[in-house]
Amino acid sequence: MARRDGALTRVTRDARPFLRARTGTVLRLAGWSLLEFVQTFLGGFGVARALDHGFLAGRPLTGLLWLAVAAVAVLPAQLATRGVFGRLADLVEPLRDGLVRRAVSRALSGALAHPAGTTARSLSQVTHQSEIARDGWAGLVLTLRSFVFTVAGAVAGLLALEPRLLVVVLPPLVLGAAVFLATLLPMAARQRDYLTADEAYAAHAGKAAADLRDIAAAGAADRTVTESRDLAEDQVRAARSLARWSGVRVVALAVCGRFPPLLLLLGAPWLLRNGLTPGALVGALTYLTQALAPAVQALMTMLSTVGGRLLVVLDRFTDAPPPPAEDESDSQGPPPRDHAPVAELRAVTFAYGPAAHPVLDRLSLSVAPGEHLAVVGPSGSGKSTLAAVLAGVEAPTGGTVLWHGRPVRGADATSVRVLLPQHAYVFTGSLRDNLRYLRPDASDRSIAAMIDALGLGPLLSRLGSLDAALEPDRLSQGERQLVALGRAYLAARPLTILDEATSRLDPAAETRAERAFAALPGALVVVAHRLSSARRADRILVMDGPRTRCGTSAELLRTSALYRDLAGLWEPDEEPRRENREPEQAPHKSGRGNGLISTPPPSLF
Ligand SMILES: Nc1ncnc2c1ncn2[C@@H]1O[C@H](COP(=O)(O)OP(=O)(O)OP(=O)(O)O)[C@@H](O)[C@H]1O
Repeated sequence: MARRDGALTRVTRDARPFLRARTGTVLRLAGWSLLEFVQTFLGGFGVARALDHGFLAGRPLTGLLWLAVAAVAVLPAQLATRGVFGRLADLVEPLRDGLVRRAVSRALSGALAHPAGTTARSLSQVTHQSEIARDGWAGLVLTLRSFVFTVAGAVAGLLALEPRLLVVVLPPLVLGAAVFLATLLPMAARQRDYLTADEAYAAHAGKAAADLRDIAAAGAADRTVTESRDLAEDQVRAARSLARWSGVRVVALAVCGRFPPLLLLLGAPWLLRNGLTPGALVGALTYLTQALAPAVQALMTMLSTVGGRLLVVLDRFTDAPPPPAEDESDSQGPPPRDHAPVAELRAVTFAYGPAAHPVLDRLSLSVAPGEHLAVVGPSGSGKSTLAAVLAGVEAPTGGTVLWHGRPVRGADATSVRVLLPQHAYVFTGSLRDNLRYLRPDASDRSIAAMIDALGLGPLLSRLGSLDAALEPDRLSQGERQLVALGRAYLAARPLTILDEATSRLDPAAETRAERAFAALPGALVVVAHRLSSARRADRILVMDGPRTRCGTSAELLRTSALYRDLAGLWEPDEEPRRENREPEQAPHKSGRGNGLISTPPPSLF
């Protein structure tokens, strides 16, 4: 709902300066529309006078004259139509031009950041959506203007005939209009939900059709069918909800358009007894049936069809720049601009105070896109510090940290990396809210894929559903870590840093989670606390002060005494691969550590 309110707020915020700059045009439109006011006023007033002062008073000529006045008033109103359309162009075409300009400039800047993601949407905005906006806006202006001046003419006529008429007429009119206005935001939200569900289903169906062979080969038919069914059900739910609100709107329409004449007829005896003339009664009925009801009907029909669409389309123009296509955004996050490393440290030094011994000392390191790097080392060797510096949380005291080849900027942080510490942050709310914390637009489909990939199924079953309330105190540490991992997985930034973020998972769960992250296109840096975790990485960084080394497990067994020690400490639990060992440099056995390890196996590093 907040998002829908946001849509209306954004659209009205952008509309205000647009209209302010065209005050003259709006006033000219209003000037022409005054003729419509006059027509409406004379329509009912002429009929009332024709009866009271003419036919019922035995003066048929006077009656005919008043009827002629009411009829002739139609002519200037027709003239007004011409003038209105002339001014309308001044109000409508600039909107279209502005939207096209906005779509084009967004497409150009978007093409730099998301070369594949913006084309289809931009094209649709420049052509189809801007036309919808223009037609919708023109319809809205025409109908709204006509409604305002017709209602004003009718109300002025009723007042002129007999002010007490308003006591009967106004309540249903106001009530119906209020109910109708109350449906505006929910209807726009439901309309948007429906569009989104429709797009999601269409995208899934298209992808499934293209991948039929792969689906069959991988035995994923059942899963694909389930996904399709879920998406179709989403769509049905959205359509039902939209239909329910449409029902409310029909009731509002009936109250607004049909009740006033009905109440007038019911109240006629009382009004006539209290001095209302027969002519005024017929005049009032003329206003209600010939002017008010059609105007209300036209406005409501217009708002319920074009209005909702207009709001949705305009919101897409005023919305934040488009995300990449769903598959891409759900799995990749913002792609790097070039082939530069995702993150790079150049001779980075870091100390926690001016007089403190540096934790990082002229350390250089680069993390390539898609790379999986493990960081190991004894307690206190600076692994978490490195993670924080790499993530831009801590600024180096010397050297440079680069993201995508550019110096780190705080503004880029959320789009470039996600850093998960050992202590997982879980808040009271639904499981869905917790999981979507870093990516509020994550679809249920991508959440389901994440649950499958990371093994959150048992937790989901225990909680019952994604919407189940999640109480942090009732989760085990491992479950909290799984939720945080799920969140990071959905965020899928170009760089994911797990700082012992799987420490409370059992080895199998940890393996599954790390493999899932490694399969994402982004780079993965894991501060490892198990050797198995380190050995899954493409490269391992061994934090060892000035002797810090980086390489594959096999290389490090040759070049890093510390790594050999660390590997040896694990041996009872996790035998290093034979091919990685040099016979003459066999690792130490358990219990023969060099004193650097603060925590004995199996807690490991
Ligand atoms: N906020 C801080 N203020 C001062 N010193 C700190 C701070 N955080 C860490 N240190 C010190 O910096 C050094 C490196 O700490 P860091 O937490 O990065 O090591 P680590 O390898 O991650 O350790 P562990 O494996 O125990 O988490 C340690 O000597 C630690 O005491």
